[in-house]
Formats: sequence, structure tokens, C-alpha cells
Amino acid sequence: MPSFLNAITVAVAFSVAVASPVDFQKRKAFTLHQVERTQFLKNGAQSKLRTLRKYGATIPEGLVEAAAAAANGSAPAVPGDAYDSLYLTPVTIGNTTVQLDADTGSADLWVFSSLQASSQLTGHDYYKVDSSKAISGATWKISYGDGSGAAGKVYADKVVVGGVTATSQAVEAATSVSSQFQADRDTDGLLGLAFSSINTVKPTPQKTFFDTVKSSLASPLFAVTLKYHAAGTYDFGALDSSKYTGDITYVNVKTTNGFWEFTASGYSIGSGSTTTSSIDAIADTGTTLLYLPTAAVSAYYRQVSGAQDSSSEGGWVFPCSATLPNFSLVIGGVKQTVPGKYVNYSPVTTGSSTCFGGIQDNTGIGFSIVGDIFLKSKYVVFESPASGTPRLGWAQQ
Ligand SMILES: Cc1noc(C)c1CN(C)Cc1cc2n(n1)CCN(c1cc(N)ncn1)C2
Repeated sequence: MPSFLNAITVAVAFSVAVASPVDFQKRKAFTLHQVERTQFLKNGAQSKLRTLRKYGATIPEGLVEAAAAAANGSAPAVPGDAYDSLYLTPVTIGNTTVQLDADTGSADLWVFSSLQASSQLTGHDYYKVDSSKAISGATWKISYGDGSGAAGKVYADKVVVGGVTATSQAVEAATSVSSQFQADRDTDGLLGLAFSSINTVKPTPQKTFFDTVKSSLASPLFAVTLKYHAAGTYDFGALDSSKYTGDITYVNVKTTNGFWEFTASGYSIGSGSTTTSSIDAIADTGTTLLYLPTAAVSAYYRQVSGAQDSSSEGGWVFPCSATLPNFSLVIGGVKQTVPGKYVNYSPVTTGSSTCFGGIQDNTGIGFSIVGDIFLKSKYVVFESPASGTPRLGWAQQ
């Protein structure tokens, strides 16, 4: 049989059930039913938008919206406890939905898995590994600022966050996790959203979920709306003007350390004057508190009666009844204010009348960390264009 007929036979077999060569030769005419191969379906509007942008052409009305229709998405960020210690986001990996801590301060997507001792899996949803999806020879091991960590092996699988699909995403399946994670039955793993340069997979670092899907989004960004004692969102691919007021102020990001790192130019406390101070900080959704230079922290707690930097409690504490002043950072020339009540993180132990401060000293860290205490009053845009400098955008919720 001529070679081109082989192809037709295979095509016919594939689309009209298996037709043996004998059947095929008897037939005078046949129908080739087209099968829509949606998994390869590209968003035409997206392709046109990308081309027009590439060549600097005018973008016609409605094209961005059309392109956005298929690729963007939004996922919830739900407080993991009564104190907003962390926020959890449902993520579907393969055919299991797990609760991950979306973390702009790290770059590994890792999850509790069937590789762990079953005793570690009690109370968790977890990823059931399929050895046929393993990335051969790849391992990972991560440690966080609080001494917690995890390690394991790597698989390539489908990951969906808020309707945004990465068809083949590096999924880091845990073989072991630290005691902090074993004790926390709410967190099934982390969704790293820092830069892929700090992904811990060896021998070849893997892309974050955002890096995997970025080119399919209408815009190369995700926007974070964490909330005080309430569910917020992670939006991918577009801004949502219903989630913020006023303007978004953008500042450039330094990516050399792999973080969303920026510089604030000063701070103020309550209605006081602004102190000019260059503060190198990272925007970190995976860190609970706000860690700042000693001078700013001391100046803040000088305004709080009964506040003390307690070695026994591990940081600044105050009477839970204290009135806390607002705190502002100057970012991009604009004062971004956190309400004083957000600075009351939690009682040092359940029922105590002594509360642990949401503002703490950054000594020993090497930079400041703008964590959830600060972020939960803001609409924050994490933008990383295909070429050019990444930016952070800040607006009031
Ligand atoms: C419960 C609970 N309470 O507070 C936390 C946190 C938990 C979660 N639980 C104890 C486990 C845990 C430990 C960590 N996480 N989750 C999130 C990742 N960690 C980070 C991320 C980052 N960007 N920077 C520093 N550490 C440390």
C-alpha cells in the first residue's frame, strides 16, 4: 500500500472506528469525521493580541477582552485560621483538589503526596503520584525562614488555579515535611509565586505556575487581594477595578534574589510626619507579619502603652486592649497605610491578655518583609512582562 494511504488508513481508523485495510479497499466513498482537538485549541484573539503587541500595532477595541475571556482566572484566598496566619487557595493537581498556601516569597509548587508515610497524611488532601509522570532524577528540598521545610520528587501534571490551566506543570511531591507542616492539617502544600530562579528542583530548576501560564494570560500579571479575617482572591491575567479604589502606584522590582523586591522611601506612624528611610523589602504573601528595620519598629511601639520587646515571647508584645496607631510605608511616593487594628496579630497564647505584634524587627533577615499584616489592606499587582522590568502595583482596597 502506498505510504500516503497508510496515513489515510490511520486517520480513518482514528476518526471512524478501526477500519481494516480490507474494509477500506471495498469502500467506494467514505466520510472523514473531524474531531475537534480542543486540547491544542489556541485562543485566536490571544494570538492576534500577542502579534499586534509584538509589532507595536494599535490594539482594536475589544481585542484584549476577547483574549482575556479564555485564559484569565480568579481563585479564592481563605484565611487558614482566626488570625490570618496564612491564606489557603484550592488548586487542582491531576484530579485531586488540594489547599495550597500561595506564596510570593518562594518558587516551589509542592504538595503532600502518597510518597509520604501515611501517618503524615491524616487530615490532608494529597497528590497520588503516577510514576509515568515522574521527571526522572529530579528532586527538591526547601527551607523557609521559620525553620520549616519539605523535600521530595518531581512530576509533570495538569494544574488548575482559578480556572487557569497549566497542562504540564512541575509538581513537587513531598516524601517528607517538617513538624510545622505535619502539625498544620489545613495546609496541603505551597504554590510558589516568586521568580523561578529560586526554584529548588535539582538538577534543573522548574518554572512556577505563573511562569508556566504567563504567556497565555491577557496580561503577564497576577493581582492579590488578601483581606482582614475574610476571604480574598488571587486574580491571574487582568486587573479588577472593583477590588481597589484610587490609582495603582507602580514601583520597579529587583529580581536578583528571586523575590518581588522593592524599595520604600520612608514610613510614618499615626498622623505623624514621614521619616525618610530607604527600606529594601519583599512583598511576601507567605509571611504572616510585617518585618521592618529596628528604628521604624521602635518608633512604632513607642506610641503603644505597655508595649515591650519580649525575649520570652519572641518579639514585640502589648496589652490586647492597647490602641494601635496606623502605620504607613511610602511606596512610589505614595503613602500606603495599614489600619492600627491590623497590627494586633493574636494573643500570645489562647486566652492571654498579651498580644503579639504584627510589626516585628527584621534583624537577621537581611531585608524587610511586607507580609500579610500589610498586604491585607492593599490590592497588589505582581507584573512580570515577557521582556522588561517586573513591577509591583499598590492600591488601597
Ligand atoms: C498554622 C500556621 N500558623 O502560621 C503559619 C505560617 C502556619 C502554617 N504552618 C505552620 C506551616 C507553615 C510554615 C510555613 N508555611 N506554612 C508557609 C511557608 N512558610 C514561609 C513562607 C514564606 N514566604 N516565608 C516564610 N515562611 C513557612
